[in-house]
Amino acid sequence: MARPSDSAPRKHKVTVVGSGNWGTTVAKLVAENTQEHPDIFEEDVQMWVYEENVTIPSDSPHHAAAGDQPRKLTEVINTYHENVKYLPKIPLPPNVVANPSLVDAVKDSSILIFNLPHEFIGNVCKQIKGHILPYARGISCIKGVTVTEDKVELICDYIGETLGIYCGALSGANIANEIANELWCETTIAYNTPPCDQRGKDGENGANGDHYRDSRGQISKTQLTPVPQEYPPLEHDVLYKLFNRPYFTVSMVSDVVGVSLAGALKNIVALACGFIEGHGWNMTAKTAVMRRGMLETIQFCQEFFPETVKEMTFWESAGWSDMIVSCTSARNWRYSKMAVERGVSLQEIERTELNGQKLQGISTTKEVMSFLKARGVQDKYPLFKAVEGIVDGTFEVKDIPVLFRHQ
Ligand SMILES: NC(=O)c1ccc[n+]([C@@H]2O[C@H](COP(=O)([O-])OP(=O)(O)OC[C@H]3O[C@@H](n4cnc5c(N)ncnc54)[C@H](O)[C@@H]3O)[C@@H](O)[C@H]2O)c1
Ligand SMILES: O=P(O)(O)OC[C@H](O)CO
Repeated sequence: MARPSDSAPRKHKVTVVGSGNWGTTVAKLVAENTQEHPDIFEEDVQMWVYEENVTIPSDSPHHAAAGDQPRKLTEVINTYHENVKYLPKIPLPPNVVANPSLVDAVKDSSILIFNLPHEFIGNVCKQIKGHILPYARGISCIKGVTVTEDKVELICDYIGETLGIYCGALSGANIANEIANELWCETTIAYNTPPCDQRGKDGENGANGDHYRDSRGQISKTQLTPVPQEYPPLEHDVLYKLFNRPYFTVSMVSDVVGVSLAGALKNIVALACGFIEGHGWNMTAKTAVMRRGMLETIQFCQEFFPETVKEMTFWESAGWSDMIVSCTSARNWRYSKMAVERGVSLQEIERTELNGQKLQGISTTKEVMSFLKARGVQDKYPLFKAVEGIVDGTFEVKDIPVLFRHQ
């Protein structure tokens, strides 16, 4: 029976945790949508910024007013509505509010979008634990995994378990600068609405109560607090309205494992493709590496998450499309190619060429390989193993074709 509501309807407040190249782009598109759906979302979108001092570049139209003095990045974003360091030359909607306080940025938000390099997520979760709404829900746009001892964990599961909330994943063939310039692309969002958030036909929350099935298909230890009735139901339709733009086509699915792991592991393959091209081989060699990389990706998903991964996910934007774009035009590919061409390490290139941006492939390779070694199965993943060897200087790019020889 319908439960009479004793309080006024509420709107979802949205926070983007992170403000790099992709974090700022997602804040922009989400803020456009909160303006378009004022019945569902509060208009202002909080964006947590890891504070730093920046000097406005001399070719920026804001340089004349701001001068050469270093200024806080949050002040610059809120004054000029531009992230001059991580997403220069892209005007942001004025309802993107840069906030240097992590705890204040997430306060009272029912939707938390995590979007920062994966190596920082542990520290971020530690800081916000206990400071978020108990019924907040998350979407992780982070491409990576967390590895502890011999356990590999999806970032969205790590966030969910650490904060006691449910968290889905967004991943796709998405180059931030293209989307910021409103060049069309697709993306994939994986979200399994927890039973306690599913509204029955009579408007009540679903009856299944507190727990939900995690990405391994097991009943989670996390006791969820349901999203209160006063909010619009936090299901696929609302998430679609939050992320879909005319230039950003969203496909909603339920395979959180496939979406998350394809997004993480393709960064290892992108490094391999950059090495290949830096060495002087071209597209035909890269497609061989992409094919092998996708096989190892699917094998990894099926070996460690057999209960829930769906092979169809690899035909979504988060699957093959992301593999192709990452191996032909994204940062991990571009800068690993540069490292081979210049004969310097990838870490050195990250330090000198990326102006604070991160190559997720370096840490993902190390983490995935340490997990595979702990299990003693590293030889079943020859391409991933070779990439680790190249990063460490123990394997040569010229020997990659040996991996493809049939015995
Ligand atoms: N850039 C893209 O085109 C793109 C597209 C899709 C997905 N992604 C994924 O999005 C995620 C975020 O990447 P990005 O491109 O927005 O970041 P980025 O590499 O552009 O920027 C690095 C960010 O890390 C922040 N940072 C530095 N030190 C920090 C610390 N100690 N603690 C917290 N934050 C710190 C910086 O302030 C900056 O915001 C990554 O997992 C990436 O793989 C990126
Ligand atoms: O620039 P990269 O290598 O971090 O990749 C960006 C996106 O993940 C491509 O889909």
